[in-house]
Amino acid sequence: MSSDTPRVLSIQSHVVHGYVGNKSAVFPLQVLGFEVDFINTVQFSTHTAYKHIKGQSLKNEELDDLIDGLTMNEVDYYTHFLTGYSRSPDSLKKIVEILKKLREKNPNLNYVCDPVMGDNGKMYVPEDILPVYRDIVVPLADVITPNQFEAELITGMKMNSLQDALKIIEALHEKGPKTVVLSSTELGDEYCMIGIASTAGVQYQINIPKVDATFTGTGDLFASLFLAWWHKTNNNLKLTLENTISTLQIIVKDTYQKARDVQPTGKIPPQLRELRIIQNKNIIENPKITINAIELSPK
Ligand SMILES: Nc1ncnc2c1ncn2[C@@H]1O[C@H](COP(=O)(O)OP(=O)(O)O)[C@@H](O)[C@H]1O
Ligand SMILES: Cc1ncc(COP(=O)(O)O)c(C=O)c1O
Ligand SMILES: [Mg+2]
Ligand code: NA
Repeated sequence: MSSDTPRVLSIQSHVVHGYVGNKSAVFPLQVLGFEVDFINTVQFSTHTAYKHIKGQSLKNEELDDLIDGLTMNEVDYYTHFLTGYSRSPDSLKKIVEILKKLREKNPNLNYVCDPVMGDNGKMYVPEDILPVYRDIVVPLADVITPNQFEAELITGMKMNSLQDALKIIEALHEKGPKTVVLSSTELGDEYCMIGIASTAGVQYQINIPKVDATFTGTGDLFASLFLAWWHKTNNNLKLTLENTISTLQIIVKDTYQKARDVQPTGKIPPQLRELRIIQNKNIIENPKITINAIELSPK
């Protein structure tokens, strides 16, 4: 059942209102020409930065059922597999089972794993998820997209300099993934954060201008854009990083500016920080590269 159109299975959260998880990832992937099958691990009214969290979680048996249906109907051929936010070790282990099944169908399946665990020194999933990512999931991934904190958790190493970052990246490669992307680090200054991507012995750094707000769903958007451009550029790491970050910059800046039009000062509430993904469809399809990645000189 293979064809020219790449096919992704994305297992992530769904929110009724707003943009995280599949709501953040599916539209960009579709716009960029991917067939996207998606399973919603939760259905919440909103993401968790809002005051009230209401909704349902998919049970592991229910996830099994959905996969069984795909298998029985022979529509379980995928070129890509994408996973994000998971809330229990059991659900992560289920993802591993699914990954193994998908790889039986397509040994060349590309698995992009965003090991979502936390940010800025704080874990926002139960701590017993860490050993499952570290010892079971990450070793099976082709591409991982941790932020600094997640990369530190997985390796047990601290990142205080670019040199530390490169050592951590090396340690992550040793676990299995051929491509390691640090979606953001605090190695920059007050104006920029630094992203680093590494594959086949080559590393690129990209300086990401900071926007003065906290966004939710940007990590999910990052992973989906990276997956898409990695495929579309035939694994050109520089172009993939540039397209991914240039798109994110436009969306994040536009979201911030529109929020500031409504509320000129003070902390922006979550409903005004929802990513303007739909409004930037043309940018997603056709990003203008505004930020260049720089190759890091070999050690
Ligand atoms: N405050 C911000 N200013 C500018 N860009 C941001 C900001 N927050 C997120 N981004 C963009 O989103 C991407 C992913 O964010 P990151 O925080 O690394 O994801 P996560 O922590 O959810 O994995 C970054 O690479 C950056 O391009
Ligand atoms: C339900 C849900 N899924 C996913 C995320 C992940 O968002 P991000 O892309 O910012 O890591 C969040 C964050 O709050 C969430 O509430
Ligand atoms: Mg973050
Ligand atoms: Na990330």
